[in-house]
Amino acid sequence: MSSQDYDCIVIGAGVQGSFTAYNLAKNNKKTLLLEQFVLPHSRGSSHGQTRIIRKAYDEDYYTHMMEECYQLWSQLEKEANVKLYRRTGLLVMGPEQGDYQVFKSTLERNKVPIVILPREEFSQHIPHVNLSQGNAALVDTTAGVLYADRTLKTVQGQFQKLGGVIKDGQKVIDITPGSVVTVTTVSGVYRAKRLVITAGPWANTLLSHTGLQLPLQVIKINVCYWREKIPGSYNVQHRFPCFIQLESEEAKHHIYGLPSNEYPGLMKICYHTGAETDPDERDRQTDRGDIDILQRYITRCFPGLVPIPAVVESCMYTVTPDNHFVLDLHPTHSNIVIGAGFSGHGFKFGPIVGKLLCELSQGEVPSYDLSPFRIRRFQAHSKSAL
Ligand SMILES: Cc1cc2nc3c(=O)[nH]c(=O)nc-3n(C[C@H](O)[C@H](O)[C@H](O)COP(=O)(O)OP(=O)(O)OC[C@H]3O[C@@H](n4cnc5c(N)ncnc54)[C@H](O)[C@@H]3O)c2cc1C
Ligand SMILES: O=C(O)[C@@H]1CCCCN1
Repeated sequence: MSSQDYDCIVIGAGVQGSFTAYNLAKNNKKTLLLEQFVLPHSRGSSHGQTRIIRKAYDEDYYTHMMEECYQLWSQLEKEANVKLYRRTGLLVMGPEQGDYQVFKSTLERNKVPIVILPREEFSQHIPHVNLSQGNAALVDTTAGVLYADRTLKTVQGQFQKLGGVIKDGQKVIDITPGSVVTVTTVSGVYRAKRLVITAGPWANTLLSHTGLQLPLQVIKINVCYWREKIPGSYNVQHRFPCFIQLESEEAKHHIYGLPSNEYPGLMKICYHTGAETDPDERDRQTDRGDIDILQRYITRCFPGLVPIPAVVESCMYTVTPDNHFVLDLHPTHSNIVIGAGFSGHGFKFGPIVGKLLCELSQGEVPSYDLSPFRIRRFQAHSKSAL
């Protein structure tokens, strides 16, 4: 084995690649984590200060995975002596008869502690918010905020402490599959027995070197922050929760928000979709249709916010047709593992995705049933659509 050889190479140091590399190093695998940009960076999907963590989901399998995932987040906090999670609760609001009932049943079935907020008591619990006509509301009390940038710094730091190697500013430009995979970057050539591709919005660019393309759509999200009219009204210190407003007539996708925290006096509220973009041309995508929807919603439901965004940042989603992740082996090269298509909700799963991709790369039986995340679901889908 030459010094350039590794047990495993992971391409992409976003949240998923960083947790995967960390798990591999914990399992004593000689691991190289390659990143195209100089770290830390804000050009992918994992940057920014905060993300929501919650057990409130439509599907039982996500709620199940979150049970263990909360423990893994807490283990990492202890191991690195750093605070990554702050409990705030998650307010779920939605038309009484729609998806809201599915969320509620999943939470109840899985015995997640929730509080139902009857309309007449709503404003007493959640001041400064108007519950839309015909909407119901509950709080997933286990939910909260994850500190995103701090997470990446922590996981990458722990990986290095375990002997892992990070090479940033090294864009991968070629992959040659084989029993030993060769990975060529702008400044080096590396070999490994196994490869994990966690390249976020660039997944298909990298997969093209392996003869595979996935049905992924890259979407630019305008990350909007809105100013409090009275400072503190929606502040994390005043126990204001995260929220999700489920689809309604007015907005065909979720609207979600996090209490003011990172920028004093500004609350983050975004629309759960945006316009398609080339990940390398993100800044040329200037569609603001989502901001119009948010302005109307904020005027009506968050009267304590100025309905003009004070700060607009950007981030990208990589979306699959069914919004479920891709966690699988490459269909023709079994020593290549793929983690992709996190569809705008993957951050909270970082610790468990890292564990699963590590298991897959080592040929172990994964800890969870991965059938919802298999690549072959897309083939079945396109066949049945014919
Ligand atoms: C606005 C916004 C809000 C979100 N809110 C939430 C939330 O509240 N809760 C939640 O759980 N999730 C949330 N998400 C989703 C979550 O952030 C993503 O699912 C997650 O960050 C995806 O991580 P990733 O590692 O797959 O991708 P990325 O973070 O994009 O990482 C991929 C990495 O691969 C690198 N790379 C690509 N190509 C190459 C190459 N050729 N050579 C070397 N390196 C390469 C990239 O530079 C990048 O660093 C949100 C996402 C956005 C954008
Ligand atoms: O993953 C999450 O929890 C959030 C919720 C709403 C949509 C964006 N992502």
